[in-house]
Amino acid sequence: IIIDDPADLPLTSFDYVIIGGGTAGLTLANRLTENGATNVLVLEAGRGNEGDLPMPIPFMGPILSPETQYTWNYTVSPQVGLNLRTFEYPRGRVLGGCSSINYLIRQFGTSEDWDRIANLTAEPTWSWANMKQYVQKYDKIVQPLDGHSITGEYIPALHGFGGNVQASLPELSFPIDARVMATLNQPSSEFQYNNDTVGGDQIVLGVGYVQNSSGEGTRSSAYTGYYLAAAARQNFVILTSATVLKLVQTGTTANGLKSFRSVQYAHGTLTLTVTAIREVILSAGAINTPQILQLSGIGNAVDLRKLNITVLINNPAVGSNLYDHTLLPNIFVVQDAVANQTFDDLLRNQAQIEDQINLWIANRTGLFINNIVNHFGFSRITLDPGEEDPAPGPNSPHYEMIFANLFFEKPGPFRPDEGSYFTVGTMLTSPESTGTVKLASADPLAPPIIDPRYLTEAFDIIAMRESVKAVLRFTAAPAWSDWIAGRFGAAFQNATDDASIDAYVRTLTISDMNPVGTASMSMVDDPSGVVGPDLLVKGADGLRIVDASVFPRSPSTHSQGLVYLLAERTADIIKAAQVSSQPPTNQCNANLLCCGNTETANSASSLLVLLGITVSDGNTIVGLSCTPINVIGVSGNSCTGQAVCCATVESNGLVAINCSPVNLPS
Ligand SMILES: Cc1cc2nc3c(=O)[nH]c(=O)nc-3n(C[C@H](O)[C@H](O)[C@H](O)COP(=O)(O)OP(=O)(O)OC[C@H]3O[C@@H](n4cnc5c(N)ncnc54)[C@H](O)[C@@H]3O)c2cc1C
Repeated sequence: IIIDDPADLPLTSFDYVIIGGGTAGLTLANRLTENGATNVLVLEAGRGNEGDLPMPIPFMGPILSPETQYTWNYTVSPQVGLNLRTFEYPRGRVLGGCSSINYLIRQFGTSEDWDRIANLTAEPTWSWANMKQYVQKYDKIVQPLDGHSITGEYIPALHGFGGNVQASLPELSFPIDARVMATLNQPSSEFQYNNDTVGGDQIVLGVGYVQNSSGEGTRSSAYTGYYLAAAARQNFVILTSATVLKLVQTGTTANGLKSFRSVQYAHGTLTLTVTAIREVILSAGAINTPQILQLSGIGNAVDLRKLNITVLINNPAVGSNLYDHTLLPNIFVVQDAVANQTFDDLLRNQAQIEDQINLWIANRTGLFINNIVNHFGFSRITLDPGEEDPAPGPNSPHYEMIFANLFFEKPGPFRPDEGSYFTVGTMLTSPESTGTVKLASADPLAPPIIDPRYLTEAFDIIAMRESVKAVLRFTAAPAWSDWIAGRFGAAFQNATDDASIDAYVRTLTISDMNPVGTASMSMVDDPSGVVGPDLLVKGADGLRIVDASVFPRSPSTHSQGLVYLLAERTADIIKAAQVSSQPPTNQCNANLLCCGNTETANSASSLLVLLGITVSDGNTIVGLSCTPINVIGVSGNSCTGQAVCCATVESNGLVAINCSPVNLPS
């Protein structure tokens, strides 16, 4: 159920509180609420998206950002590798998160991407051999609306057909499709056709058909695939317009871990707190997750102290290790004779846009059932002998090319007032440069400082340079001779040798919006990194991170598919932990109970977390509850231990924890 008023929340504490109703958050919430006795609350800063028309229309993906009602409206700090330019940095702020506003391309990562995670964390279950089972839970290939045969456009054995998120090959063909294929088919072409670019067991190198997270002409997101599919579950609760301000420490375990089972959030003018019985799970994405950690006193002590934030866990890895893909739009002017075959004129004409929207609404026909691209490809540069490879292995790409039948310079509707264009975007998919996400101030509502430090490593500028040369070779094929009139813009026109290509790259490169790594996974005892292989936060108790921020390196493909697979796998990790952690036996009375605990409160006004509360409906133990309580004084009580609380088991089987003022024996 989706609630927009905290007063309507059915409980005051939930088994799991998930921060962020995005790609990972909703996937996880769906899986955890498969058990009707598990209550999950998702706190989402953005709004619900039902009925918001542009969002489900695949062709309109690029106008859902950068600065719209669905985004966080961030910018990157001046980039030293990009002539000190700054630019918009879209992140989804709506149910479904980025999966509701992204450009739909979906891949699983290469097998080498996953195997590298397994190696870096010394945890074999992150390897592709284990992860590929989750494709069946996530992926659901559907036939294109134009009814064309997709035989040869993909390999069925690599996919799922019964999972939660729909995926489709192009719904219709574009005027440039035949030219792309002709380029691949010309004798001795260096560019080879790849009949499936999804990754995993299949090498992604080569050029193939884009696969989209859409089906029957409609976007498929974490919201449609994982929330709507489970919307009837009363134990799956989402509170929208709830911006998490920080995590609150609720105690310290016997072995010195700091417990964080309370979350402070803003809703309108209210500041409220909610409690997790089992875990708080951060799924706020690669920018907001490290922001929330730092606001909560978990981060680099030196940085936090400068902002007068009390340091609870000193971990300089929080907010560091930011990897992102870069995007360079290589734009060509199209010849007059074929100018009407690009989409630029249509997209300048509001009446024609509305006609297309109406076709989409009426019966899912017209151009807008499709993504803006149909083909893309992946390639590698030649490394010097002994040079370290930033890609995870020899079958993973360094850069990507993507072919768009229109003008695309940056997210949004922007295009020149006249002319027709063909854009080949090139992306660095194995970046070596890393940057940071840091707090600008202690104000939780202030945007963080996002500094990806794009192209600050030599490999990255070389790979981008080579990607431009590859585009020039690709478009020099005969298939483009009656299509391309020339290059658009002085910077591209002047890019004739290595130095001028580098200058062009630094002048126009922006983000491809795949940030990862800012709360990265590492081995259990490795002090670097933020979470262990089980995604629990190091030094903390009751706090897990499940989103793009935990990837220790940049995936070498588009990122959303990896986030879904990560969340599916983590749901299994959490479920296994539930089974292995048996609630302690306790002398509880029917319907009303009290509890013992292992914590001590230091002062009469401190927060105390009760560990080991057992909630019972008589003889059956139905849950282990931990809840923060306010210690206000001392008086007698019939419970043993240092603190007590009361809980009721309601007739519907849900557990409500009512923390009345608690009394400590002196
Ligand atoms: C414009 C754009 C285009 C993209 N195109 C593609 C593409 O074509 N293919 C691809 O594979 N990937 C693409 N990506 C990237 C991909 O979508 C993301 O990597 C992935 O969806 C991230 O998932 P996540 O769960 O980590 O975060 P998100 O999906 O961003 O979820 C985070 C959620 O947390 C919420 N949140 C954040 N802070 C708070 C807070 N303080 N309180 C409460 N809630 C909070 C957010 O509002 C959001 O809903 C694109 C991204 C963007 C922005």
